[in-house]
This record gives sequence, structure tokens and C-alpha cells, in this order.
Amino acid sequence: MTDDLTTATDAAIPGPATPYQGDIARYWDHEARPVNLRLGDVDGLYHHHYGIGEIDQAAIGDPADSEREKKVIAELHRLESAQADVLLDHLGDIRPDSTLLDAGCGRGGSMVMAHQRFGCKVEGLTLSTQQAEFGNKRAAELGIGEFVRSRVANMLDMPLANGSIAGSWNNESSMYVDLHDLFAEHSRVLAVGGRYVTITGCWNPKYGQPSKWVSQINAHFECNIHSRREYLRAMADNRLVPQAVIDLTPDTLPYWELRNTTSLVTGIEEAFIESYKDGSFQYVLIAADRV
Ligand SMILES: C[S@@+](CC[C@H](N)C(=O)[O-])C[C@H]1O[C@@H](n2cnc3c(N)ncnc32)[C@H](O)[C@@H]1O
Ligand SMILES: CC(C)=CCC/C(C)=C/COP(=O)(O)OP(=O)(O)O
Ligand SMILES: [Mg+2]
Repeated sequence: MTDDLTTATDAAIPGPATPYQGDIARYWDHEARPVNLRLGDVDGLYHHHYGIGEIDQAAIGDPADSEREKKVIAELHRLESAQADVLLDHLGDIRPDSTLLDAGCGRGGSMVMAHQRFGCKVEGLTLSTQQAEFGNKRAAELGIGEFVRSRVANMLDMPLANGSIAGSWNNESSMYVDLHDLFAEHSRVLAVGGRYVTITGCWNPKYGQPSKWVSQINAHFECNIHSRREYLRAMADNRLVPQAVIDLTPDTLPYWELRNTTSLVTGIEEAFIESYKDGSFQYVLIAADRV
């Protein structure tokens, strides 16, 4: 760590702001699903988000291939990293002297990718001590600990100065918080002209109300999926003006259908596949300018 990062706001962690946040901290402290760890082991980028893009059929081999499972794991991981690449594509012009923020950073895979792409500092916030330690250990192993730092902190009360961040994102982490509170805080820490990006699952107002599949996903992850309408309304109320809204649902279905054929299934695959197909749930990217 450089002086810059170690002297930044490093106040003692006060403990969870709410009982719910305590539940979520415990959830991620104890998470060790093979579908996440074995994919991360492919190249050392550990993600807790899903994948997008076409399956490379040649790369996975045929079902009789003795190496099939290993190849499918590598392919699922490639699609998850491709998802993070698309998020980073929407951050705009990020210079090496910029600072980025990953709100709800998980084990830090996207942060490493962001530093490797832009050469800048990346600050990550997670409720989980285990995740922050994991991310910092990985960054140290890669020799980029002075640029990439994870901290245990609440993204609704970020330990970051007003206007100090050039670009920020939530990659599948906004379903754990109130969106008005979240976007007020991004808006505070982002510089005017900065960019906010989220990739998220949201329920589709065209369907009417959250479907049974959406309720199942909420129960599975102890989260509260918002609607597309809520995202856009909360952004508009907090000086975040959408520059792109992209429906990634067709791009994520191949990932889920491939994942559903592996031994790494967790039991939530059907809910994602069925809700994406019946139109009740969408996988979207929203990029917004801080004005
Ligand atoms: C599904 S994981 C996504 C991780 C990461 N964005 C990725 O793409 O790999 C959700 C993350 O949100 C974090 N999270 C949830 N509520 C939070 C809060 N109030 N403040 C900070 N992090 C939070 C969890 O600790 C966890 O790291
Ligand atoms: C799109 C939605 C609704 C996401 C909810 C948040 C979440 C748990 C994301 C994936 O985490 P993970 O990678 O730990 O999950 P899994 O073990 O299923 O791969
Ligand atoms: Mg996963």
C-alpha cells in the first residue's frame, strides 16, 4: 500500500449499520460456492457476477470429451470476465491519475481488471471482512496493492470525499440497498462529469409485479430486486442522467443455459432462465453521467 491509500479515511469499522447489513456481511463471509471459486481459479480473477456473450462451442469440446467440465468452467469464466469488460467499456475516459470506485466489490475481480485497463487506483467497498481480505491479498500477490484496495464499508455511507471519484459502479450489488440512498451517495463522491455504471438484474414493469421467479431469486440471495423503473427514477432524482440503457438479457441466457449443464449448479439456474424467458426479469446495463 502507498501512503496515499493508507492515509485515506481508514476509520475504525463501526459494525453493520442495520441488522440486515449484518445478515449480508455474514452471508458473504461464509460464501464459498465452487461455481465461484473454481471459475476464479482459472486465472485468479474472482467474480460474483454472471456472464454474457456467445458460447465458443469449439472451446468447450463435445460432451464425451474427458476434459469437458474443465473447459466449460473456463468458458463460463471467460463470459463473466467479458461482462466486467462491457461494464468497464462504459466508464468513459479514465486516466491513470483518476480514482475509480467499485461499490459492493465482492472478491475484487472487476477492480483488478479496471486497474489493468486504466492504470489507475480502484477503491472497493464490501460489507464482508472475508471478501475485503481476499481482494487485498490477491492485489498484493499481483503486485498492485498500492492501486487496488478493498475496505469493509457501507456503500450508503462511503469513506470517500465529495467529488473524489472519476467513475463508479455497482456490478450486481445494488439489489441489497435502497436505490435513492445509493445514488445519492454515488452522486456525492463522483466528480461532476463523472460516470456511473451498473449491471443489474431488475424486474420488468411491463410484466406487472415481481414474478414468482424474481421472488425465488430474492429469497435465494437474501436480496431485494428493484424494478427498471425504480432505477431510472432514483437516478433522475440524484443528478445521474442515463447515457445508455442496454438490455443484456439475450446476451446472458447462453451463460445460464451452459451453467445449467454442469456439476456446479446451485439450484437457482431455473429461476434465472425462466424469468428471463417469460420477460418478468431483465439483465441490464445502465450508464449515467453525473451532472
Ligand atoms: C453479488 S456480490 C457482487 C460482487 C462484485 N460486484 C462482483 O461483480 O464480483 C454483492 C456484493 O455487494 C456487497 N454489498 C451489499 N450491500 C452492501 C453495502 N450496503 N455496502 C457495501 N457492500 C455491499 C456485498 O458485500 C457483496 O460484496
Ligand atoms: C442478477 C442478480 C439478481 C444478482 C443477485 C446478486 C448476486 C448474488 C450475484 C451473483 O453472485 P454469485 O456469483 O456469488 O452467485 P452464484 O453463486 O449464483 O454464481
Ligand atoms: Mg457466480
